[in-house]
Amino acid sequence: MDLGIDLGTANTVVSDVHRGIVFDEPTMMLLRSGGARREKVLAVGSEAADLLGRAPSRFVPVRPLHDGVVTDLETARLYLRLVLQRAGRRVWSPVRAVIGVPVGSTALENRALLEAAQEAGIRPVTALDESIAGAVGCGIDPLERRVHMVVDVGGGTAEAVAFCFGGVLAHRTSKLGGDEMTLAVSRHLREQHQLHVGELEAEDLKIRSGTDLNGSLVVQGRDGATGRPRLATVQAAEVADAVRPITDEIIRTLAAALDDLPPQAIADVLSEGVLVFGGSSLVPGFAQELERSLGLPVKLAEDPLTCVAEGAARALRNRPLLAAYGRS
Ligand SMILES: Nc1ncnc2c1ncn2[C@@H]1O[C@H](COP(=O)(O)OP(=O)(O)OP(=O)(O)O)[C@@H](O)[C@H]1O
Repeated sequence: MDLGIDLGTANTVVSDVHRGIVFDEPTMMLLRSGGARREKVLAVGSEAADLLGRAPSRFVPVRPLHDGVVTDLETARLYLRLVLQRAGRRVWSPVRAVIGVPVGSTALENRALLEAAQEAGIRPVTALDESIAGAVGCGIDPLERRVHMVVDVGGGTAEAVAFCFGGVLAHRTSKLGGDEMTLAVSRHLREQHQLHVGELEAEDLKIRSGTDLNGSLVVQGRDGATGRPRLATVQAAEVADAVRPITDEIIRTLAAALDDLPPQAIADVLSEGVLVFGGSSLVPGFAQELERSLGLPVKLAEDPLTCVAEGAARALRNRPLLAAYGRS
């Protein structure tokens, strides 16, 4: 199997060179505390996310990545093995892959990810900046003699990267992403509506609020005073206001990448536009605010949630690209 893997903080997407997207689910496992390692896994991906907040307390939800990087080798290895199985890997069949990594990740963090992947049976495996992979997935050639700039806003991190002719010219990373936006929505409900909601409800409300900005939405949670289940009606505009400080902060951090670019590079980006992807780029008004702040045209990727995995799969067949940008 030849795979492109976007192992994100929030979602894992796997693209097979021949079959297209073969796995696209939350980056999550549900483990049973104690017991042998194999018996420990109760669910992975969407099944684990569905059980979040429902499973008995001896089942522990585990997110294998934090801020886009591996923090525990054993968990990452176990998770990758399960993902490969779900992606249709037959026992002992060889797997080659390119895996996306944040541009701001350290050599040690990349080493951890590559080791976990090798121990999960992926050989050879190459790490590639998610921004470069996403650009390739959107049809950009990062080896061109033109400067391109992309912005990737995910669950755990956001980054802006400018690159040209095989090298990165400038980048900025924000440790804020969709997860903090979801937390801001929970906080707003608790403080303004005295309603406690789970992570999934808060995320669902955040996403639903984007479909009708003038509408009102019903959300279910626990009353802050009595602890009893209760419904509340929330205006979409309130949700947008709760999320805005996070998006403003992300944009402020990422816009600083422009300070490192020479004038000719800015001219290239001005004519091409800044490409934006990642799930949190779908927050209503994000692209417009980014455009205003950068003073450059911004275009949203056609497949903002899957272009990194698709680009990573394409990169697998592009030796010059991996030689220039790959991190083995
Ligand atoms: N329509 C939407 N509106 C707002 N947010 C959205 C929407 N769809 C997805 N998201 C958010 O996008 C985030 C996930 O995006 P993505 O899958 O690109 O991140 P990731 O690659 O897992 O994370 P990272 O790149 O930080 O490691 C989640 O926080 C999710 O709530």
